[in-house]
Amino acid sequence: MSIMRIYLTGFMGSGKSTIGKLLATDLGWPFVDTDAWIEEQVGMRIPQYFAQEGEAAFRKREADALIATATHRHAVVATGGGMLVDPDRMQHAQQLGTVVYLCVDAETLYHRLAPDAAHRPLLWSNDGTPLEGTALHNHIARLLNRRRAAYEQAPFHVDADSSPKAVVQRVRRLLAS
Ligand SMILES: Nc1ncnc2c1ncn2[C@@H]1O[C@H](COP(=O)(O)OP(=O)(O)O)[C@@H](O)[C@H]1O
Ligand SMILES: O=C(O)C1=C[C@@H](OP(=O)(O)O)[C@@H](O)[C@H](O)C1
Ligand SMILES: [Mg+2]
Repeated sequence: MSIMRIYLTGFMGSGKSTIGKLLATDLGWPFVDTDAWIEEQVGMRIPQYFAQEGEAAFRKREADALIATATHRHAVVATGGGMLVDPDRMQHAQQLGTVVYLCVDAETLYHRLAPDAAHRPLLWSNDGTPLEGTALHNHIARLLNRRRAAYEQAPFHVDADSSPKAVVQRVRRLLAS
């Protein structure tokens, strides 16, 4: 069979890791979460790596993670929410496979991310504490506005504001059409 790799992109909380895992199981393909791959490589959780090495070092690791996905002929890849914001990374992912943008609005993202902001260093204030409430909501809305045009470069867009099962079906239908 020919090469087939699916790359999920979208904002933090859009469901890339959740949907990616379900989709891979459905298809019987390997699942790669680039955040988990990086954590294994560096032997640290992402917040710790950001604190010790900084964001620029993390972005270099993401470029390595993307290259490493090419070892799979078939795979579902959940990227980190910042990886394909970089136009070179987006272009590279499109050379390696099919990129799907999981679209979710800021309001839903806020509700999904509020319990889990501690694991996402880009959702922290300058003093290193996770943002909460209105400050978190406004931060998500601003960052999404800055990134949206980059995500929209993906050739496939899927509304990801319904149950995980329904989103997986939507991705499958889209790719089959
Ligand atoms: N379609 C969905 N409906 C409801 N909750 C979801 C959905 N997709 C993801 N979630 C929840 O949102 C949170 C973030 O999901 P995750 O898969 O980690 O997103 P990402 O990898 O894009 O940051 C998790 O708590 C997850 O259970
Ligand atoms: O959007 C981003 O820049 C990031 C998203 C995170 O992944 P998820 O999108 O899976 O949360 C993780 O890669 C890191 O915290 C940075
Ligand atoms: Mg994820």
